[in-house]
Amino acid sequence: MAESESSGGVQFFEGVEKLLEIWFTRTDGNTKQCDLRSIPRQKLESLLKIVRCEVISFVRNDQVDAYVLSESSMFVARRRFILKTCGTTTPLQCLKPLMLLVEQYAGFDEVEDVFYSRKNFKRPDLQMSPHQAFEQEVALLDTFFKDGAAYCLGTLNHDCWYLYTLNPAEGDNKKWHRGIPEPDQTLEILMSDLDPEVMSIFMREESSSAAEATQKSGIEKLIPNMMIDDFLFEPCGYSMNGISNKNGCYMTIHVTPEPDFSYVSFESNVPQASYKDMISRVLETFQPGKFVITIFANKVRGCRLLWVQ
Ligand SMILES: C[S@@+](CC[C@H](N)C(=O)[O-])C[C@H]1O[C@@H](n2cnc3c(N)ncnc32)[C@H](O)[C@@H]1O
Repeated sequence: MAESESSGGVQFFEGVEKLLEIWFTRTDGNTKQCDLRSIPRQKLESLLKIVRCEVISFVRNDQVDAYVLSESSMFVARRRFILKTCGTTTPLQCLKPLMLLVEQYAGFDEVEDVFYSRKNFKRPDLQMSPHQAFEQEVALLDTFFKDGAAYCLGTLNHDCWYLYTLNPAEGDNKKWHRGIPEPDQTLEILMSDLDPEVMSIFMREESSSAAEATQKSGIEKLIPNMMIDDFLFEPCGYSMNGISNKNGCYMTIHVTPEPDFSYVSFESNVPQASYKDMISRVLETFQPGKFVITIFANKVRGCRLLWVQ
C-alpha cells in the first residue's frame, strides 16, 4: 500500500479521488495542429512524480491515451486532459508544469474549461497541501483562473461533493459554459460502505488476476465493446480503464475493498439517452451502502449538472 496510515492498528487508504479535467484551446482558434498527445511520455512521467504517483499500465486508440496509475487514472485526448488520483496525491501541484508542457509540446495557449471535483475525504488530516481543505484548493485554482466558481453540494458535516469550474462566458447566454464545441457528458458514481462479498472479489485471496476480478464482478459487462486495461493490486485493490474508438469514449473504475474504508468509483463519458439503466447496472454490480451520482452534460444535451445523494 503506497499511501497508507496506521490508525488504531488498521491501515488506512483514502479511496476518494481528486478529479481534474481540463479542456485546452488557442486564442486564435487555430487548433488543427494542436494535440496534448504530443507531450512526450517522459515529461508526463515527471509531471506524475510531482503528483506523487506513477504509470503502471497504458493502452491507446486513435482518440485517447489511457493510463492506469498507482493511484487511479489519467486520460489524454487531443484537447482534453483528465487526471483522477486518490490516496495522498497532489494533482493541483502539477498545474503550472502542465500548462508549460501544453504550450511547449501541444501548441495550445488557452484553457477553455476546467472541472476540479471531489467528494469529502474520510481522513482530510492525512492529505498534503493544498488538499487538506477545499478552501485551500480553491485559493490555488484562483491563482490560475480569473473567473472560477466554487460549489459544495451536500451536507458540510457529512457527505458532500465539491466542484470548481469556470463561470459561463459573460454576455453569451446560449453557451452554458465556455464552449466545448463537441457534445460531452460525464457520469460519475462514488460509492462507499460496499457489500463485503462483492469487495472480496478485489482481493488476491479470492481472484488470482485482474482479468478474473473483471469477469467475476461483472465489470466486463457494464459497458460493451470496451478495450479493458485492468490491474489487481497486492494484497487487494483494483483499477481499470476501458476505451472505445467511438468519439473518445472511456470508462474507469477503481476499487478500495478494505472493509473499514471500502470505496468504489465509476466514471464514463459514454453518451446515453437516459442514464437510468447504466446507473442501475453499476449499483447492482457493487451494492454500495451509500453513493453520490453526478452527471455533467454540455449544451448539446441541454443539462448541466445533476447531483444525487
Ligand atoms: C486500486 S487503488 C484505487 C483507489 C480508488 N481511488 C478507489 O476508488 O478506491 C487503491 C486500493 O489499492 C490498494 N493498494 C495496494 N497497493 C497499492 C499501491 N501500491 N498503491 C495504491 N494502492 C494500493 C489500496 O489499499 C486500496 O485498496
